Amino acid sequence: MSAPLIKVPSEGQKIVAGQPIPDNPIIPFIEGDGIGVDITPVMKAVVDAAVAKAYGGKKKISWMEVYAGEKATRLYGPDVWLPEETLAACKEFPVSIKGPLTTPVGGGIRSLNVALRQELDLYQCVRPVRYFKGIPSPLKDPSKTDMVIFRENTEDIYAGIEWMAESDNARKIIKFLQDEMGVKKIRFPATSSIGIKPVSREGTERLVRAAIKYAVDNDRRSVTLVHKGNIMKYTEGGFRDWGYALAQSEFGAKPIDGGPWCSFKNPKTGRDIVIKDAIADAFLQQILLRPAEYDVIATLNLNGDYISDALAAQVGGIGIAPGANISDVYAVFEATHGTAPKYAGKDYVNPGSLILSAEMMLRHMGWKEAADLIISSMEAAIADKIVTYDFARLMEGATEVKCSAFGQAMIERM
Ligand SMILES: NC(=O)C1=CN([C@@H]2O[C@H](COP(=O)(O)OP(=O)(O)OC[C@H]3O[C@@H](n4cnc5c(N)ncnc54)[C@H](OP(=O)(O)O)[C@@H]3O)[C@@H](O)[C@H]2O)C=CC1
Ligand SMILES: O=C(O)CCC(=O)C(=O)O
Ligand SMILES: [Mg+2]
Repeated sequence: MSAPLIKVPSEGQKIVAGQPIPDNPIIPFIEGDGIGVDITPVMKAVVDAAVAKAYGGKKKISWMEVYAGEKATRLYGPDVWLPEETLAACKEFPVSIKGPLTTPVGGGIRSLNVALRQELDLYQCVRPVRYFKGIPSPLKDPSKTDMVIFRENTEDIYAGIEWMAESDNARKIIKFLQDEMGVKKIRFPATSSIGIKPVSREGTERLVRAAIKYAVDNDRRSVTLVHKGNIMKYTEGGFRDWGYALAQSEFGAKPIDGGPWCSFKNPKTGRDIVIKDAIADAFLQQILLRPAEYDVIATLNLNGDYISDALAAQVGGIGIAPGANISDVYAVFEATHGTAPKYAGKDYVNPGSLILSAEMMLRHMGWKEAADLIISSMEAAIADKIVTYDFARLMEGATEVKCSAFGQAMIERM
């Protein structure tokens, strides 16, 4: 156990669940690998400016750096990727924000992002996808894309239960499947890796419940359960069936034309909320062709990962795709994208994704005025065609600016 490196700011107070948010909350942040060094300071500067402007000095965030990823290995030792004190800090200070963290492909460490979600049981990955006027998009009318993805964040193949082909454990599990479970369909048993995909009723229910509650609270028109239940009948098919059953048992939804689609009246607005489902492959073409038909999306972990980036592309790309990982106690905000290593340290990429993740964090804290300022200043900068490279390369007459200058352009427009 190494000496503690996290410095708790002397000014600032802890956020405590069930109590009002203090005016000077301590918010842990992980800078992140790759472009984390570029976007995280810009996010902090924009948030500080929005909070100062909105509350005239009455409220202020006390940022507390906590460490993970490559920076943690430099500070704590070569094998310490996710220090215990970082996990402890994210529990003690329950609202935090993080930059992206690298996960090697094939061998090497398992995802630290996934580990954090599992350790804190952050079962909802909430990723809103909306269009900002003026952003270049491959769609004729990108404003029709307005969805909120609720991605299950703790189960599915992200549980990381897998064994490498030709290892003793892979041989053992294959033998068990063949000898004791009657499995005959492993095409190349001698050279197969094996992965296991746990999907539970409890995990599905809490995620679908959160998605439907969101639809109720935000007057949304439908919740679509996206799955591949025709092929994976008990995991993805289970997700669909458990989701429908929960809509009926907890929200009083009634089948439409004999089901399986069902609907109920939103108790807050009296308007119908439809619960429907779509098979993931067909869904991916429909969100391009008929995006207006989809609203809140509830889906499994892997589908949600793919859908997040696909939908982000429809409204301009992952440079402005925000997200939140939420449990019943903790919230860790993070962008949808990764570390984009080729751009690291160049002050080049779009900080919008992490800034909009912080905007979600401010709204989560009830700091609506500061959150609104972030949205309006981003809209104003884009309307003035001041954008980073990702938008500039597709826009006529844009002024391309660096990552930090985009943040500055937002601050000037608050
Ligand atoms: N939550 C997390 O921390 C996540 C971590 N990762 C990890 O990140 C690493 C790199 O993954 P990779 O597949 O390259 O995916 P990335 O999301 O990091 O980058 C893919 C491409 O997306 C575009 N992009 C990403 N971020 C921005 C931004 N802020 N502004 C503008 N464009 C952006 C760039 O496109 P272009 O080349 O067209 O300019 C970039 O090359 C991997 O180790 C992966 O595991 C991935 C996703 C999430
Ligand atoms: O953990 C990672 O490296 C990738 C995770 C990811 O792509 C996501 O959560 O969207
Ligand atoms: Mg992803």
